[in-house]
Amino acid sequence: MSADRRIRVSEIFGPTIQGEGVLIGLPTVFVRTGGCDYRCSWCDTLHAVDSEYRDQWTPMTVEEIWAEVLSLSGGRPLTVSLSGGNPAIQPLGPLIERGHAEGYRFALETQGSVAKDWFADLDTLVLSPKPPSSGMETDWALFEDCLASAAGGPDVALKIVVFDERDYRYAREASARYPDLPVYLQPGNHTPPPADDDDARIDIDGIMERMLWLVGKVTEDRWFEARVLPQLHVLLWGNRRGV
Ligand SMILES: C[S@@+](CC[C@H](N)C(=O)[O-])C[C@H]1O[C@@H](n2cnc3c(N)ncnc32)[C@H](O)[C@@H]1O
Ligand SMILES: Nc1nc2[nH]cc(C(=O)O)c2c(=O)[nH]1
Ligand code: SF4
Ligand SMILES: [Mg+2]
Repeated sequence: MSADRRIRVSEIFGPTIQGEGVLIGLPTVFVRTGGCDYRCSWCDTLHAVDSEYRDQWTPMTVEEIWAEVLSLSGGRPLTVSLSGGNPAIQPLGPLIERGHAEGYRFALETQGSVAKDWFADLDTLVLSPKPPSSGMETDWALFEDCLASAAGGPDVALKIVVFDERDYRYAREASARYPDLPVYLQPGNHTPPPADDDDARIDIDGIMERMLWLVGKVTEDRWFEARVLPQLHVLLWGNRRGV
């Protein structure tokens, strides 16, 4: 396989439970790719984003990744979650095809800045546009391209991280643009891990406070379509990597 067909992998781990959004609680193997076109101020996965960590990312063939997924899952089909970094910048189509042939399912998490035609082959697409507190600006035309690429294929859901009032307003506006998409609100973790450290310490009380505030906002506004969920893996394991 030529080098450009290889997939840049930061880590493969599991099975664990999906900690976020529409598939929360579901046993999952994660394939985390390296590299991202965004730099969110509060990113909890900088080791898969910052090119300073590039030497920890391994270019792998589909067969190499697949052998690892098979070994972790004991050959029993489950959901593989493709995350990153931005997994949309990697050539993941052939991996999805490989796994589907053996009955595995694929979910992908992306910010919605890069569209690929293989989005249509996914089982679940989680689009996570970034609110103002991230420091990023959403290009809604590119976001629309992602939706168009997925048309007729996967279940699609919105998952929006909320730190403050402005983020909440952004989430309402984003959801109003796409009233047919289920929307998940996730309280921000304001103590994300340092990129080069596996320090799992975390301010759970602060996260719970933000979560209660968010529940209050949604119910006061009678926004009855929204679902508010914590990052379950963060509640269970703090900032630990590989869970
Ligand atoms: C690390 S990102 C990787 C996938 C893709 N780049 C994205 O942002 O959707 C996975 C999810 O974690 C969320 N996330 C990142 N940092 C977070 C933080 N500090 N608190 C809560 N959620 C966070 C992102 O918004 C995204 O929904
Ligand atoms: N258990 C678990 N659930 C997750 N959901 C999204 C994750 C991510 O970092 O993309 C993640 C993760 O790293 N672990
Ligand atoms: S888009 Fe995702 S991976 Fe990239 S910096 Fe933002 S949260 Fe991190
Ligand atoms: Mg994470």
